[in-house]
Formats: sequence, C-alpha cells, structure tokens
Amino acid sequence: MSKKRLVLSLGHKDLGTNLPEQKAAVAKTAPIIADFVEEGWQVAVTHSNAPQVGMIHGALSEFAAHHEGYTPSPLSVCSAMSQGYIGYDLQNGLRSELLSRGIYKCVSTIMTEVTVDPYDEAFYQPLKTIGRFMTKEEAEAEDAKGNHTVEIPGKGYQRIVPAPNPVAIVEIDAIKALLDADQVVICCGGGGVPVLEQGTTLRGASAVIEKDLTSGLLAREVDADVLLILTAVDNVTLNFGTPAEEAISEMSIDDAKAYMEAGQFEFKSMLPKVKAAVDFVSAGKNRAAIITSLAKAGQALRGKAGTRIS
Ligand SMILES: Nc1ncnc2c1ncn2[C@@H]1O[C@H](COP(=O)(O)OP(=O)(O)O)[C@@H](O)[C@H]1O
Ligand SMILES: NC(=O)OP(=O)(O)O
Repeated sequence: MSKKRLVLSLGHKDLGTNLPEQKAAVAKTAPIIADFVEEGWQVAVTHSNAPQVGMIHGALSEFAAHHEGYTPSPLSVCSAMSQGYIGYDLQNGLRSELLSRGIYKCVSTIMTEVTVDPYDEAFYQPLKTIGRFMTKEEAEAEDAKGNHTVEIPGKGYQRIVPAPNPVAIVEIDAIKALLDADQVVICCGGGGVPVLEQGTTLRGASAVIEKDLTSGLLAREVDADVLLILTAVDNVTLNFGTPAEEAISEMSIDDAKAYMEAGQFEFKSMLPKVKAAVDFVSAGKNRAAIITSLAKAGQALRGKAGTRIS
C-alpha cells in the first residue's frame, strides 16, 4: 500500500524571527515532524521567511553602504539565502530527532524557485510586509532608498514588497523524486524564490511569494493527501478579534468560499491559508487541508482538533 503524503507549512511562530528564536523553535517543531514520519507519512516541509528575508536584505544593504565594491543584494538572492539557512537548521534538527529515535532517513533542503507572472497585478501594488518593525525615521530612510514601507498601527513601520501568485514550482521533479524515495524534503521555503522566465533563463523577481499559496500548489503537484498549515492559532475563527469570535472545526469548500467572499479572513494572514486549502482540496478527491497550531498538529491530523477543510 502506498504511503500517505503530507505537505506541512510552518508559520512564524514555529520558526521564530531571528537566529536564537529559530534554534528554539526548531527544537519544538522537529519532534512533531518526526512523529509524523514515525507514523508513516511521507513529509514535505515548507516554511515562512518574511522576517528572515527582510533581515538579510537589510543587513546586506547596510554592509554594502559601508564597504566599497559591495552592492546591495537583490531580494530574490536574499530569499535564496533565507531558504538555505532556515533549511539548514530544520534539516539538522529533524535529522537528529529521527536518529535519536533510531530512524535513519535522509532529510534535505531543495533550493526551490517558483515562477511568477511578470504582469501579475501584485507588482504594481506591494502589499507583503517583511523584516523587523522600524521607527518612523528608519522607515523614511528606507523610502529614500527607493524601498516601500507601511505603518502597522501600534507596532511601527515595516517594509512592503510585491507578493505575486506562484505559477509553477521549477524544481518539482526533484521534490517528487525525494518523496517517492520516502525521504523528507524541505522545499518551497518562503514561497520559493520568485523568478521570471525569460527564454531559457530564470531571472529573480523583486518580490516575496505568500508561502501558504505555494504550499497549496506544492500539495496539488505532489498529490498530497493532507495539507497541514501550522500557525499561531488552534483554529480559524469567524468574526476574528470581535466578541462574537467563533472557532471553526470543519468547513466545506462552499462554506470556505462563502466566508472568503464575506471578508471573514484577514487579507495578509488567514486569507492565503484558507485560499490555499480550498484550491488544494477542490483539485482532487479524498484530500483534506487543516489549519491549526503546532501543539494541536497531531490531534488535528487524527481529526480531533484544528480547522479541517474537506
Ligand atoms: N479568521 C481568523 N482566524 C484565526 N486567526 C486569524 C484570523 N484572521 C486573522 N488571524 C490571525 O492570523 C494569524 C496567523 O497568520 P500569520 O501571522 O500570517 O501566520 P503564519 O506566520 O503562521 O503564517 C493568527 O495568529 C491570527 O492572529
Ligand atoms: N513568504 C512568506 O509568506 O513568509 P511569511 O509566512 O513569513 O509571511
């Protein structure tokens, strides 16, 4: 009997926003992923990168400003760097967790590029926040460099960049080959490095793709049984942040579409997760998408927690 396939998307909370937080987060995340491997799932892991890509871009721009001969790095290169260092921590954390349980299984990170449409409207309207919160003065200095910032009420200012839709995962055959070989693969980090196809060349795009949308695309491409999106909350809720807030445990595709149309989900946070879930579940049979927290992940996979879209 063929094994069941899981695409697991890790959010900020289970990854951290800086190096020390990332180390601590991976120590909590790796045992849960190892549980799934031990239970017989074939696992592909994807992850966030907005804090990290902003940090890398800022650090390299700062370095270039003070050292002759260096130039700021394009956002696409910073995205690739974020995949590398997050993948490095995740693959080592998971490898040792599996080994400590007597399981030898290769865990590797695939540097993943994802094509985007050069005419995607998102390029004309940057909306994705990246990096740390800044003061007004720091934000003005960013704007003066040609970057864009936005005020996040109560938190400060953040850079914003375009978030085009993922079109195709360039390294999908490598990802499928590793899953077929029953190996754990970390891929499509930060939604994948956004690239534009120009003849036989792939050119990096100055953007950051929503990782949940790419996770949904990946889940469709590898014909996963379950797309599990781990985030900061146990359940998706209706009337989020109001006294009438209500946790959802099950949603049909039609329910989810109706809630999306009614504006129930925040554009920058919950909407891409629900959209990814709907697109994945509608594209095949006997599929489920689950949105929940790391703490509830195991129970959610057994149908006992989280928000399930099926
Ligand atoms: N309808 C909703 N139900 C639950 N959480 C919501 C909803 N709308 C917005 N949120 C917020 O979305 C957050 C998760 O999104 P985000 O921070 O972008 O996640 P991640 O980094 O995990 O991908 C939750 O912590 C919650 O504050
Ligand atoms: N690329 C991306 O969606 O990252 P975050 O989840 O950190 O916003």
